[in-house]
Amino acid sequence: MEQDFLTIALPKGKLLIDSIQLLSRIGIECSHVNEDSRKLFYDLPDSKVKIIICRATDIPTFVEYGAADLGIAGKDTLLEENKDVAELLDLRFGYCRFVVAMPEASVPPKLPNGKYDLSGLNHQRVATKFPRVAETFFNGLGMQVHPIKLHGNIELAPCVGLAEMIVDIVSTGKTLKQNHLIEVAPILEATSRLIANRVSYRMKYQRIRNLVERLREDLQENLLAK
Ligand SMILES: Nc1ncnc2c1ncn2[C@@H]1O[C@H](COP(=O)(O)OP(=O)(O)OP(=O)(O)O)[C@@H](O)[C@H]1O
Ligand SMILES: O=P(O)(O)OC[C@H]1O[C@H](OP(=O)(O)OP(=O)(O)O)[C@H](O)[C@@H]1O
Repeated sequence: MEQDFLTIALPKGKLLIDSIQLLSRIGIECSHVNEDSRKLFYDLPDSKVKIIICRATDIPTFVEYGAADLGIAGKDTLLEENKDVAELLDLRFGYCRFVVAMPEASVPPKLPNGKYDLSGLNHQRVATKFPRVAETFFNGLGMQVHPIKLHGNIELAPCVGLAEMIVDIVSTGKTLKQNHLIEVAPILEATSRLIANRVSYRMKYQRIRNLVERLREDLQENLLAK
């Protein structure tokens, strides 16, 4: 890590465009950063910033080890990866919800309070990209489940008998609907966060605080404009 440069890790995928737009708005002009090119790092000498492009789930690792001073990652990824990084700011974009979902044909009965009775799911298999999030949720209910880690198309698992349920992200709800799955419990809501390497945060404190303040002001202005 060069002393007077900040290295910022951006996630390719769903969070990239918002990340680029946010940084460009606060004067770190990076609108030419493009995940379709195979270029994975960009020098921005005018801003004294280097941008690196990583897989969304790898961002906390790059930041924990100091390969990047700062990074942008979903709260879901931070909870799942559980890396030792400092979470500095809620950037508010990339909103999504985590839920437990099951096939229509096997949804549990409802309790008098209107919630689904999850007790029958004890010791069942749950397909997910997020085994830690899933286990933490069920352990919090005094239950144990068997997570089966998948890397995509999670909704397929209960349809083909790989698992009784899934824990996954829902955004529009279209994927659940198309695969005849019903949400039986909400787990958490997530947005993207700015994270920092703990050593960088101490060594480059003023520079990072200045950037955080500019981001905070921009987010506030955007909120007021809505
Ligand atoms: N509908 C959605 N589906 C998935 N992620 C979403 C959605 N809406 C917002 N997000 C956020 O975007 C982040 C990145 O998602 P994306 O699909 O780009 O990468 P990924 O597929 O999770 O990562 P990887 O490519 O490493 O597996 C998620 O961690 C989450 O915080
Ligand atoms: O509620 P919806 O708007 O339908 O979005 C939810 C879907 O989006 C995500 O998948 P993604 O697109 O990341 O693909 P993946 O299955 O390969 O992870 C998530 O895992 C759901 O499958």
